[in-house]
Amino acid sequence: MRTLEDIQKHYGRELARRAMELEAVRLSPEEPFTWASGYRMPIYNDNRRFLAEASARAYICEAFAAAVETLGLHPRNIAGTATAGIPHATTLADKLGLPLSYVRSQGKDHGMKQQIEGLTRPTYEGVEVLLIEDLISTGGSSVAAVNAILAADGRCPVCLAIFSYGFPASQETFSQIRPVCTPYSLLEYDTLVDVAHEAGYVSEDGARILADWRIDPFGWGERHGFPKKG
Ligand SMILES: O=P(O)(O)OC[C@H]1O[C@H](OP(=O)(O)OP(=O)(O)O)[C@H](O)[C@@H]1O
Ligand SMILES: O=C(O)c1cc(=O)[nH]c(=O)[nH]1
Repeated sequence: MRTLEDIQKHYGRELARRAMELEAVRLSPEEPFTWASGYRMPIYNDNRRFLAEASARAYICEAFAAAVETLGLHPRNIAGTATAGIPHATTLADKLGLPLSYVRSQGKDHGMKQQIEGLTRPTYEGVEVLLIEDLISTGGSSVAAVNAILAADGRCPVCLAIFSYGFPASQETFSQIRPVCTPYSLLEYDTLVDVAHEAGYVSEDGARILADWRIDPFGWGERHGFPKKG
């Protein structure tokens, strides 16, 4: 496949269909979910459900490998974000025959106090690292992981995710990283919602909630009496 758009068209829609089958996408406007960023949101995409099916894991691995080829990447280490990026980083590292590492949200406060696990030397020693994330919403978790990789002397030009909400806020967060790290995802929110509509997965009420939420996702909770936590 020649472009990332080709990959998203080929793999993204199928991943969205599988997410519906696995009931990975939930709406709960009455009792909103709390996201990693603390925002209360009416939607949650639980990509961890993909882990339940060997064929879904293999499909995601194939899609990531296709993205690596299309983007012309030559990573020497595959890093997963803890926790949900780790299984997919593992299958990809196995497929590519590369070392695997993973990045905790912060260093341990005991043991060897590591934030990055899986290195046999103190740093990445300047090699190209490909970061694998399961989901990007604000981008805060991925960017923290990229910064940890950079601090450990890794180069990290790309972060690949299964799913992204495509918020401008995440682009903004990523744009602050130097050297540049570009996020790409196999599936984006608009495709997920298109497929959900086609499959009759979203009720009329659900569609209204999603449309209202999409106008101002980070103000939605406050407007409905659910302020940000933390
Ligand atoms: O883009 P962000 O706003 O940072 O949100 C996305 C992050 O949130 C989820 O992780 P979570 O913190 O729930 O932990 P987990 O990976 O252990 O499930 C998800 O797996 C991403 O890492
Ligand atoms: O931002 C998050 O924490 C988040 C959102 C979402 O839809 N799914 C998820 O696993 N995390």
